[in-house]
Amino acid sequence: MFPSFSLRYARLPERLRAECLPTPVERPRLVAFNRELADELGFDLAAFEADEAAGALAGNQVPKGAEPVAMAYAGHQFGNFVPQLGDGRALLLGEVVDRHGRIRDIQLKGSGRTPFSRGGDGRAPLGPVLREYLVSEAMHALGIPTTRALAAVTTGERVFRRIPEPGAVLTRVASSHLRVGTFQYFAARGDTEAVRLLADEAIARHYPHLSDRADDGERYLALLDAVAERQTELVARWMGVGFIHGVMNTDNTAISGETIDYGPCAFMDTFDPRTVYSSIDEQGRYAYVNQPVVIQWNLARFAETLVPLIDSDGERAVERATPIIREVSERFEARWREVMRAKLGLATDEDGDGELAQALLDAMRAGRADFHLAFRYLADAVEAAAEAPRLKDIFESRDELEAWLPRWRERLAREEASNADIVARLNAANPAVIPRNHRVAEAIAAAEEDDFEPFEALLAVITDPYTTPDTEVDYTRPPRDEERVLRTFCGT
Ligand SMILES: Nc1ncnc2c1ncn2[C@@H]1O[C@H](COP(=O)(O)OP(=O)(O)OP(=O)(O)O)[C@@H](O)[C@H]1O
Ligand SMILES: [Mg+2]
Repeated sequence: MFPSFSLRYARLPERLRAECLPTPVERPRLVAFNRELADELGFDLAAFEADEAAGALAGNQVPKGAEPVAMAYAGHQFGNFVPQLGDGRALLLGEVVDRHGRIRDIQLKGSGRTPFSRGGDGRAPLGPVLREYLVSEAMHALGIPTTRALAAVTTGERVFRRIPEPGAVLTRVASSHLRVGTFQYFAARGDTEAVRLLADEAIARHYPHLSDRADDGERYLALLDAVAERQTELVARWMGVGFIHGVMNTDNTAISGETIDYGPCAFMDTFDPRTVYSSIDEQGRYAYVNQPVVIQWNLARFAETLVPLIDSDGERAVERATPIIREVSERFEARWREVMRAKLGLATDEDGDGELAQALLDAMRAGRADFHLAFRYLADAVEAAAEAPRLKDIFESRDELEAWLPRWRERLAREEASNADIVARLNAANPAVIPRNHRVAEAIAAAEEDDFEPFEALLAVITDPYTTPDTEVDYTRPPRDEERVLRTFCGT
């Protein structure tokens, strides 16, 4: 059933990883399987058999040709350096070449202890597995780079967190699992040769256009620049959909520029830039508004690992890398303005657009408006005479919105586009439905009682995010006060 594995990472020197077999589980049952993705990866779906797939995706049988490894990595967690993390509950089965010729990692998450497990049990509860499944697939449907979810299997075993919970294994697909933390692990040990191997692997897999730069220093500097570009764009796009990652540690920052590790993440409901969901982030380090600064900080940590590759003279290397890190804030601003222009229905570029977008966000904050509905319902207010009651109703106080609308319409007038075109642009840029935290929590609660119907129904609507769902359940509405999920438990 599985496509053939290429074992690139498993063939790298032993110190980059640990060979390790998954720990079998009692009663594997396939509860979600992404057929479309499986097909893209080259799975033989004609030979698909649910029980066999459940066994393989729970780790009870290692698929033919796979050589599972746990990857070594370190990381800054909430600003503190931890020299040894590594896949403590994940195993890379190997890489496959998909139908488009792209190399993709296939990894089990929650498949048992590894040499990097430290005190952990190597397992994952069903709730976090389903949250990662839903949110990563929604992210993909929104067109934002992300790891994907291929399958979820329940294990028939309990895992113990605050309370006993049903266990599960997620099969995750990534264009690679290289993280800033992977580089940090070897840099911290003074192992420049390993950092070079990783940098070469990152270039080969994610930035092949850089491989023909003859000068080593230039090439690794260009790698830093390319990662900075993708990560900056990624964060700008998160901001555009109101996404809060929740644990932007350097070990959760992917070199590919994909979103990775959906722990206590969520899409914001009421707009407040200080929003944070993680139960352990008491200082709000990873709040919505801090994400651009955090990514700059994480990229600076990445740059530090590359110093010996950039120039044998350390000071000169730092001098060469510093402008790239400094530029992250400007780059972010430029990407953010692009994202926001699209959300406002603007195809042309004017100097005041960033400020116009910020003024709407300020109005949303003052009016305690729902982030998603505020943008989605802008389409009602394009016409000068429009009453737009749906839009206005979601603002608790409207003065700032009322002042903003004429400014926006004036700007729209300079677009030289028909109102119908503007409305079409707005509806293509502002999703009708995202996986709201209370719906995710509801789907998880039902699944824990063995009812996967809410999970499936939610998955169906969030993977078609720009279409207003025609369902009995209203997936677009914000949570009622009693449904609001204020914090997501971070002890996955
Ligand atoms: N239950 C567990 N058993 C063993 N190790 C764990 C467990 N939970 C987390 N870890 C390890 O703790 C570190 C930080 O965890 P974090 O929550 O960022 O990652 P994760 O969600 O497990 O995985 P990923 O980043 O691959 O999505 C990682 O090295 C991770 O492997
Ligand atoms: Mg992680």
